[in-house]
Amino acid sequence: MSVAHVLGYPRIGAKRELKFALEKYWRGELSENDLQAVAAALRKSHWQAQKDAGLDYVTVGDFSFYDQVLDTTQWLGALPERCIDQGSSALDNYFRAARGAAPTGKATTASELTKWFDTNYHYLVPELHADQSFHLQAEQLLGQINEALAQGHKVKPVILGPISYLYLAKTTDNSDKLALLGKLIPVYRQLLQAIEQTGCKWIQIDEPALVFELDNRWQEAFRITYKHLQDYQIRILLATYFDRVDHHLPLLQSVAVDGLHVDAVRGADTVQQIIDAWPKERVLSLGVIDGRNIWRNDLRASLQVLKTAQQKFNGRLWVSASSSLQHVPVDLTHEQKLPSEQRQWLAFARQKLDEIVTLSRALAEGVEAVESQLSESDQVIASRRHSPQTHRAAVRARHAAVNENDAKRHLPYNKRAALQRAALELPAFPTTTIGSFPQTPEIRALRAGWKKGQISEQEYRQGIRAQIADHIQRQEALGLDVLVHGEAERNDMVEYFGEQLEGFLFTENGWVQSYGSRCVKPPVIFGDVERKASITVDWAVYAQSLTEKPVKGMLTGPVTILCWSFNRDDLSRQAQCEQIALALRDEVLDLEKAGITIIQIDEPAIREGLPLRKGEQGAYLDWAVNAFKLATSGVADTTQIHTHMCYSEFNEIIDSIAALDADVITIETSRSHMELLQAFRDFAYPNEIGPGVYDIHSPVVPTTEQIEVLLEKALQHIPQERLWVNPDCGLKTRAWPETERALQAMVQAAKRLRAKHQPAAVA
Ligand SMILES: Nc1nc2c(c(=O)[nH]1)N[C@@H](CNc1ccc(C(=O)N[C@@H](CCC(=O)N[C@@H](CCC(=O)N[C@@H](CCC(=O)O)C(=O)O)C(=O)O)C(=O)O)cc1)CN2
Ligand code: MET
Ligand SMILES: [Zn+2]
Repeated sequence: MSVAHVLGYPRIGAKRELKFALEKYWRGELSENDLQAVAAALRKSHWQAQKDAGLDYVTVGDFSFYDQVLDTTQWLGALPERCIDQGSSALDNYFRAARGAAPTGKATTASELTKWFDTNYHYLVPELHADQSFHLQAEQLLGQINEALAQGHKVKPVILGPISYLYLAKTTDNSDKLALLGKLIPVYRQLLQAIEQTGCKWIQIDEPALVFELDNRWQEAFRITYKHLQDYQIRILLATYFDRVDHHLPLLQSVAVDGLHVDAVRGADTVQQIIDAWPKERVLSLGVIDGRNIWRNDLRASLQVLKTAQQKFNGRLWVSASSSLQHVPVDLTHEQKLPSEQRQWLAFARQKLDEIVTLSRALAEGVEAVESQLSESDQVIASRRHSPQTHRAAVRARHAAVNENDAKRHLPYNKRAALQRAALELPAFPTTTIGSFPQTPEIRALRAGWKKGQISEQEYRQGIRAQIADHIQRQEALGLDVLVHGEAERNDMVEYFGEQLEGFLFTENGWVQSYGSRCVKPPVIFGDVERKASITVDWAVYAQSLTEKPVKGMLTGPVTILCWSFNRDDLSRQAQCEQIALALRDEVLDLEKAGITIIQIDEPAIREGLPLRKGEQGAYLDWAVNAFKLATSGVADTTQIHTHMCYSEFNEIIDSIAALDADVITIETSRSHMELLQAFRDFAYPNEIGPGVYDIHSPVVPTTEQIEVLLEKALQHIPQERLWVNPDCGLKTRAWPETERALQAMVQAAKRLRAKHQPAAVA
């Protein structure tokens, strides 16, 4: 017998039921009861899917209305005080921390949103302080456990562990996070006790922070914590994921947990070492099915690994996916338009459940019991390996011929800046936006109609042109200095390029949660990447034809396209990224040729692609920076290259950001109140910067005064001739009324700054 289980299942729903219910609730169109009913129905169906597939446990606690880290903050009774409005429900307090506003209660600033490890999922950063108190408020989690038990399931609850929770938190007073451990542990103990009373035999405690090289203090904290959590009957499965953990083996062995889960995909090279070292009387859970990618598993190869482990662990070997399945789409059965050859190469969350069960059955009953599944797996693995669709000779040849001059601008920044200043004639503190404007229901309906064949391509293009004209007009009226076309033609900044480039597959329903109710459909890189025809030039040229002001060309960068797609596993990430960079290089040059003088190449994912382990980071940063430069360096020195980044901790990669040598970077800093700029100053960042002056992920509209204060703060770090004024990200998730009010405030703040700091310029 070997146990089949998952660390977590997608919660958003195969048809994004949770997204639509949440957004209705926030708009005041759905009651809390009805929202709770949608949530309960989703949980029920997800547990049933796990049971139907034949898993031995259903995982409970992976559901969330917004984010699992925020859920942890809530059951720890540690929501920021400003979010708690006595007159409003617990759920609305929670939503205020997530997004600043909720149907009841007074709006406030939301908590900071940042990347969850190296994924495109975002979590809400816990805001703690030295005299923080914690008190157990786990009614929601306990309720869900009882709900699953009542449905007849064998339940394994999951919670985020105290070490990872603290590791991912920040203290608002700069006090020592670890000093809070003593207050945190008792609450975790109370929770374990409460869960034990529900009758559960196992609890999964996630400690993904163990993939980092923790210093001695953190290691000691880990040891102490788990010493205090061992007093209960309930058994602890300590789950690590997203990378190898061999560097912490002695530490892991030193704590009295009953089981350990490791990522056997990212940590494949270290699995044998783990098998050898982990005590045989404890459980070992091997995540052999990839929780981060959509390729069908090579079941025979996985079985090989599992069998080695089985010799030692027997029934104490558990089979799982490498990480929670929340990072892959829900169900391949909803994909009807994929080419059949390629469709059979894929497995989404639901299909991965079957793969896990097949492997565990092979261990329990022998390979004969699952021979048909194994031979089907052999066949699809071979089909993908030998497909002529994946290899393009011209792409390979061009890639091989790249040389280092291809990734260099001609003149250094200061010389380019002088030329650009003369050519562009922008005012001091130039105002701009990040690219997208509200993706209104009208735009979505237009695209949906075109995709369903209800309107013609020509009608669709006409409709998008009307949107562009409207966007230009609104920007002129607002008095912005550098305009954008608004990205109405893009369903998403990565998927759109995936649809236009050769070598990509895209799905109809392959949704993955990005944050809260927001989802993405990552395209799939399956073959060599090539650009058939220009992608954005017509739209940009049309927009520029409507105004005297410069319109920024708008592209997504090679690293971001790589990071926000599912990648092939038969070619290095570096090579995939460089192929994309060469395709984009052609697009950049076509834009320039068409008269576009400012081109923005967004790289919001550059930090996210950073390997979690320090030793591997340098090599990544080198090729990532190089790919950006390969895409952007073909232009004349008078052409101004912008880039944009958001929702990550950029401090530690500031030198690589500078090495991109973009003329202007617009960057998210508003939710962290410009904390980031210190790093730009300390590093003496040489080029121009537009620190985001308001948070576009919250519906709350900033005032001119608030923006002015932030800009004054920015001026302490950035010389005024290099300071731009812009929101902190694109505006596609916002509605027009709040967008226009916010941009009005922003333009007003820029004017006040000009008057204050450059009186001559306003005369
Ligand atoms: N890939 C990616 N990652 C990213 C970002 C990003 O922009 N892209 N931004 C950062 C933050 N993340 C974000 C992720 C998603 C969204 C977002 O707005 N997503 C949209 C979906 C965008 C999309 O693909 N829209 C499609 C499909 C629209 C849709 O839902 N259509 C309806 C039908 C509409 C109708 O009939 O009227 C449906 O399918 O049900 C389109 O425009 O064509 C959403 O969840 O609502 C925003 C920010 C970091 N990571
Ligand atoms: C997540 S970064 C978004 C950049 C893109 N140009 C936009 O404005 O939406
Ligand atoms: Zn952004």
